[in-house]
Amino acid sequence: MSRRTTPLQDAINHILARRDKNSMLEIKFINSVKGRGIFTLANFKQGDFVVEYRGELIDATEAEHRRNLYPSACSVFMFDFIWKQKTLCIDGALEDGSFGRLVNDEHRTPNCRMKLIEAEGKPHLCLFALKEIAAGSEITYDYGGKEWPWRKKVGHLKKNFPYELL
Ligand SMILES: C[S@@+](CC[C@H](N)C(=O)[O-])C[C@H]1O[C@@H](n2cnc3c(N)ncnc32)[C@H](O)[C@@H]1O
Repeated sequence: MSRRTTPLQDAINHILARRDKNSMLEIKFINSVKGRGIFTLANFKQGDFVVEYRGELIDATEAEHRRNLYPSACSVFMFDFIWKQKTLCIDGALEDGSFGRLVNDEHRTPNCRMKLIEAEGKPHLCLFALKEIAAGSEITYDYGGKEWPWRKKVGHLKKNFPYELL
């Protein structure tokens, strides 16, 4: 990003070019629970545009139809939002090599925030840095209020007791 380019303009430039920040981000496999995630290869400043959640823009009826067809591993890539009083959805289920669809959830200490941006008359979902993000960090954002299964605590082991009391 040149010094005169604002984060919003930077986002719009990447939206229009359908390009990710390939020299600043990479995909890494984390573990079998979380799967893959997106990690930084360079530092981001607070407010910087980081990545777009790319996919197919569809309306609520089509989203409902696809949710009934897709296995749950695919429907988790469908991002609903309201734009101009209409519920719309970005369907990111297609493995298209883009980075935004692989960003994981973190509701306590996310380092990015999702914002809706208009480009060429259409809405786009873009992540912006909430704080400075150092190279080597995982990019995260808060997926929202839904009861996501991975947020539930699965029981605690008491310190010094390497077993669970039943
Ligand atoms: C939009 S995808 C993100 C990319 C995904 N990690 C992958 O490898 O395809 C959302 C899925 O990632 C996983 N996920 C996201 N955030 C997570 C978290 N904080 N802890 C565990 N799994 C997470 C869940 O399996 C969720 O259904």
